[in-house]
Amino acid sequence: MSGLAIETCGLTYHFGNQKVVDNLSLKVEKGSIYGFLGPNGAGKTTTIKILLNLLKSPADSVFIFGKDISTNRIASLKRMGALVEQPAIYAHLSGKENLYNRCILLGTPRSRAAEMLALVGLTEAADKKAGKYSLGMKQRLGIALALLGDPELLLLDEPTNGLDPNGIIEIRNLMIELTSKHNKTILVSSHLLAEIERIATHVGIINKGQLLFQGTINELQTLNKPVVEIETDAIEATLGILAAEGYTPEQIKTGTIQIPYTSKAETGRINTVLVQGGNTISSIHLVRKDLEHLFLDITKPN
Ligand SMILES: Nc1ncnc2c1ncn2[C@@H]1O[C@H](COP(=O)(O)OP(=O)(O)OP(=O)(O)O)[C@@H](O)[C@H]1O
Repeated sequence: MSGLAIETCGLTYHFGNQKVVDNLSLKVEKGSIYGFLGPNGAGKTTTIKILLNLLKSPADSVFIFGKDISTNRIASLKRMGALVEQPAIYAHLSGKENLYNRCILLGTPRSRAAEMLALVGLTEAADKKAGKYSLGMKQRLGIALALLGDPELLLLDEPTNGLDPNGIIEIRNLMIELTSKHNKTILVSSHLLAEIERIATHVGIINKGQLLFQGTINELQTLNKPVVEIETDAIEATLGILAAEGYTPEQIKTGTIQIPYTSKAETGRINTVLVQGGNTISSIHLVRKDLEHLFLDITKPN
């Protein structure tokens, strides 16, 4: 990876009196899958619209591949493809016809339509009316439309929202293929930490318009250390054994203790020690923090 596909400096946006994006400085490396993570209403869609120059404020400072979008609007937009909210699809036209229409608008050869249908796995459904597509197929058609002009950078706003598990896996695999085989850079927004952790190389976490964390997936995982959760009625005895084993157990609620996770083998060993100590363990399992708890950790003063 070299250079930045997106850089913003102090991005700020208001809807009336509400500050929706607050001093946001994003850095998206070329070739990365940048997971743009935040709860509903955090300001993700608004930020993506600013990146696409669909919304503007006087404080905007957006660089696409190193060029200021305000002075290089057309050239910058040509290098970007986007899927924001619902894909703009004509329901009465087939998938292929939807792509042909866009080819005419872009002045792209029609042959590109078949290529894009193949890339997103819609070749067999090419002649079916897009209105009859499943939600996942519509999202994939939306991505095919965004890819028609061969942009280097894709902005995908919650592309897996509302999809069933299969649909989610298909979109996930498509994003991985687009970066690994087709050299795209992807910024993908989501409100689901687990979803982003599976595919992203880099992550930006936003809440109430502010960037709380930005870094590589490894840096996020260092922050988001998993724990082993143990459920037992014999709390005192279990705490005693774990402390004797060198752990710093934490009782998080009645009957539930957490210790830092190290490995599967170590979790098994702890289970054996506890059971051999005469304790009934009703559950022992790995737990990862959800977004809400991660926010608490990030914002907690050191
Ligand atoms: N056109 C608008 N007019 C007024 N307020 C708006 C408008 N669009 C968004 N907002 C408000 O701006 C805030 C951020 O919205 P935004 O859609 O950017 O968040 P988001 O992180 O994308 O959330 P979601 O996942 O729910 O789409 C919300 O409080 C929302 O109500």
